Amino acid sequence: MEELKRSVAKEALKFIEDDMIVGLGTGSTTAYFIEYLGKLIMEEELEDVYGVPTSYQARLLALENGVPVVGLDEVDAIDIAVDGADEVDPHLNLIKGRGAALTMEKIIEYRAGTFLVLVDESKLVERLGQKVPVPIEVIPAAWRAIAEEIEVFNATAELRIASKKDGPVVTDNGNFILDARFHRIDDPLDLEIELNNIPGVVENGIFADIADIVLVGTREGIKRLER
Ligand SMILES: O=C[C@H](O)[C@H](O)[C@H](O)COP(=O)(O)O
Repeated sequence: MEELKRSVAKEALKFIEDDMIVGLGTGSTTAYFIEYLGKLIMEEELEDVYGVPTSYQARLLALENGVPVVGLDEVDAIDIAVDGADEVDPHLNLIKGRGAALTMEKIIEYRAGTFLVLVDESKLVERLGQKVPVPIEVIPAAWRAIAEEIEVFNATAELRIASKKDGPVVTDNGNFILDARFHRIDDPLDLEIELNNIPGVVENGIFADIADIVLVGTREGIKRLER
C-alpha cells in the first residue's frame, strides 16, 4: 500500500507548474506528495510555488521539506489542491476526515481551480459509508445533542477518542469529532447539506461534487478517474 501511495504522489507532481499556489492536503498519501514537491522546489526544478496547508500536519511537513507556505487569507486563488481520501465512490464523491482535518480541507479544496485526489485502490467503494464512518466536526458543547439528533438519519455517532491524549480528539480548530455510521447513504450531496444544517455542526466529511480528478494507485499501475 505504501508503494501505491508513493506512486500516486509522484504522479501528482506532473500537475504542478511554476508560479502555482497549491493546497496541501493532510494524511499519509499527501505526506509523500509534500515530500516530493519539496524536493523539486529545493532542486529548483519548480519556481515560485507556494503551499496553502490544510492542517498543522501539512504545515509542519511543508516547512520540513522546503515548501514555502502561505495562509488562505494571503492568496487570491488556489490553482490546485492535492489531497487523499478515505473513500471514493463511482461519481467521485468522497469521505474524508480520518485525520480530523476535514474542515480546512474542504474550505481549501472547494476553492481550488482543480482538486486532485490521491488514493490507493483500497479506497474505492460502490457506495459511500461502506467501509468508514462519516466524520463530523462539532462545537464541543454540542457533541451529545448532535450525536442524538443524527439518529434521525438512521445513523449512530460516536465521539472520537484520542490515542495519545486522554479524552476526545480536539481538531486544529479546537472542536470535537463525531464518527457517524449511516445505515445507507443514497444521496451524498443531500446528506452533506443536511448534516451541515444542524446547529453546532462545523463541517462534515462528505465531499460531494468537489473532486475533479482522482488518481488511483493499483497493482496494475495508476488509473485516472475524472468527472
Ligand atoms: O483528515 C484527514 C484527511 O481527510 C485525509 O486526507 C484522509 O483521511 C486520507 O488520508 P490517508 O492518505 O492517510 O489515507
